[in-house]
Amino acid sequence: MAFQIPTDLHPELMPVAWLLGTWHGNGRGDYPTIEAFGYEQEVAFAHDGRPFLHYFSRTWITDEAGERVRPGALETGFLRPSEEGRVELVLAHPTGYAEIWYGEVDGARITLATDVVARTVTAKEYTAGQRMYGLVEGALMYAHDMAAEGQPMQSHLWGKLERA
Ligand code: HEM
Repeated sequence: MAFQIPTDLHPELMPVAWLLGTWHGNGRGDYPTIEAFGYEQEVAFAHDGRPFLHYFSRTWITDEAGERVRPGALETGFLRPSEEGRVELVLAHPTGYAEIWYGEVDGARITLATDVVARTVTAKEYTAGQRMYGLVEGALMYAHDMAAEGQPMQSHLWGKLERA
């Protein structure tokens, strides 16, 4: 069934309404300090009538055949449209990070960068991130760059999700 904008959606969420719903797909990841890997991902963007989206992403590391090997990264948070074309994002990770992001919405494309990354004493040295999300022919495509473990900002993840 085609995606329909919920009738009780807060007007401030209109620019990001295209994210709403559950998405499923696959991605690839890499970084200079680790082995490249593939993963399966499920993402949900939900609303309750108030002017924020609840975001939840879960992943599974996959083998060459695309079969799940083990649970991978999880993250959850809140996407908060602010003034015209701007968004704020608050994210938390089980790997010991809490982040504040700011970004811009340009049609069916969102670009975001971290303003603050806080980490627990035992977390790996991840210091900054950049993300781009875009709706391309009905698919949610994204790329995620990071600066971590002494490396400059560069690609860690890229994925493609279809409406579930
Ligand atoms: C789709 C989501 C993600 C997947 C599937 C994923 C997967 C991986 C994998 C497989 C590794 C190699 C080490 C390991 O097995 O744990 C890794 C390392 C790492 N990831 Fe991710 N990751 C994801 C998202 C993130 C996010 C959102 C962050 C930052 C908040 C992040 C930060 C890191 C860091 C700092 C390392 C360590 C690099 C090193 O040890 O040199 N990852 N990731």
